[in-house]
Amino acid sequence: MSPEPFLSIEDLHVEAGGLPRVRGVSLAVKEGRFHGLLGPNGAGKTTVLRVLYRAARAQSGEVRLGGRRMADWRPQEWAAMTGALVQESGLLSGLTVRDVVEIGMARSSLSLRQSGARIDDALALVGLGDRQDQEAATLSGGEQQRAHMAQLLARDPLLYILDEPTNHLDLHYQLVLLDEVKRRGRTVIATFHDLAMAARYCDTVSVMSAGRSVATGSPSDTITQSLLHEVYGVRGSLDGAQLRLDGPVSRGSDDLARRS
Ligand SMILES: Nc1ncnc2c1ncn2[C@@H]1O[C@H](COP(=O)(O)OP(=O)(O)OP(=O)(O)O)[C@@H](O)[C@H]1O
Repeated sequence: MSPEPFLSIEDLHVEAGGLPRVRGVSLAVKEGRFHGLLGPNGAGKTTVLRVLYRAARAQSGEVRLGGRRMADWRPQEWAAMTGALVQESGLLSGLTVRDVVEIGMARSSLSLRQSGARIDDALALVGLGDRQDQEAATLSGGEQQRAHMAQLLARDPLLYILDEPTNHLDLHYQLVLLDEVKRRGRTVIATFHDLAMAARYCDTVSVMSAGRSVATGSPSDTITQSLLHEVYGVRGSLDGAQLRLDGPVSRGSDDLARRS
């Protein structure tokens, strides 16, 4: 029998701005697996992640971590087990790069020396070791993303919640950082727009469209030509981690043809 999933979401419904944004999403991620949450703009991916990092409340449904309902974990326990890389990163003004990473270690039970070593390693990994005293707000967008990633890697939570982890990153750091997350062997749920990157890193994916999960499985079984056509509105195919894009599906071309 396969072990119980480490993270499970069952029939999740979330409203935001007075409208349903997530409509009955279910998914399960086994311990140590990397799960991708895919789908076009506005599909509801970030809203699902916001529930996981407690920035949004679900109207109904169940989230479990380690088999235990989210509501049954104390918020401090939940916060200790999970770590999120979010699009709405907090204000950095007045913080150095090292402060940003250190903040993540505030509740750590490690000794000062151990946590200092973790911070050093994480800063070196993201290539900011020699800029740790710089004011974080003066970093470029990609460098800020790397500083936030260093915070997460220094903490190394049991569940990584990553919203567009490759955002702003150059190709080198996309690979360095996601290789490192993968190497850690933690459980990961991450949103991606880059389907080739999703195919490279994800063991399983869920594809969302208009608030619903419309397909789930391995990247190669899920990201099919018809899914690219129907959900993403593009003609193309995925072969391994190679995405071939032939062009957009013309929307409303019938209307245009009829009018001309
Ligand atoms: N607080 C809110 N008020 C109004 N609308 C909201 C709110 N939060 C989310 N939405 C809407 O819900 C929909 C889903 O948003 P969400 O950010 O989850 O999408 P997404 O799949 O992550 O999209 P993207 O790929 O563009 O980041 C969007 O249309 C968004 O505008």
